[in-house]
Amino acid sequence: MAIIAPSLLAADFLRLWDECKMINESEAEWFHLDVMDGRFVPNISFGLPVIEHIRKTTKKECDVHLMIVEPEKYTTAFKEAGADRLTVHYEACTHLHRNVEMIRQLGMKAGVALNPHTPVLLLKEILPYIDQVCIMSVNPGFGGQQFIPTSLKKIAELKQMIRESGYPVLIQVDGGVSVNNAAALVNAGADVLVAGSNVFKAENPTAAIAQLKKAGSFSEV
Ligand SMILES: O=C(CO)[C@@H](O)[C@H](O)COP(=O)(O)O
Repeated sequence: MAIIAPSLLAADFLRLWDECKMINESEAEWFHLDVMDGRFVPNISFGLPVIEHIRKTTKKECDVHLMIVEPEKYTTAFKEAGADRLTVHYEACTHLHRNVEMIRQLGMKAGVALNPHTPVLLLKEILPYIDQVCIMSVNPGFGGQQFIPTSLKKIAELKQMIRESGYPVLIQVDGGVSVNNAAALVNAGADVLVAGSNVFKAENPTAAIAQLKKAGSFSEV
């Protein structure tokens, strides 16, 4: 059964307290928090103070996805703000091993995200040192984009690599996730479904989360 992680990027920021309360009372397991710097991606979202406040509303895990250059400069600050899981981009890290080690040493789970063009094979040597991989199924930077269909093959390839490695690494899929593709994603090997627009723009976000949870529970694997 997949873990559901609603992405707050699509939330109504004027009603952030209510949006957090909705997630807290829903079937979602994690909060997914997208940090964008206007350099690694062509958009700016929110940062440390917002995460610090969200942390205070919840006991659920805060899964922070850094779409920023030089993420190593902020690892300690995100730990202090309350991140439980911290994901950096493969494409943003020259010294990826050092970065993920630092994340784990601070007591967080370490994740690596891959842009749509980055092959999963590049993660082979880092799998022993990480807890999750985020397969970006849209180009990072914006919510509400169309799912890139070739992501399914990437997820299946990565699942195979992870099985062969023997390390317990979760696969997260992020971008264009909906009730229509959730089952296919889980069958391909996804463990965590991140969804923004299809949760927060729904008429009933709590029901949208429940539908994702249900759709993501029909696994053939
Ligand atoms: O990281 C990102 C975008 O860069 C995602 O987390 C989006 O926020 C997902 O949004 P939807 O595609 O579900 O609207």
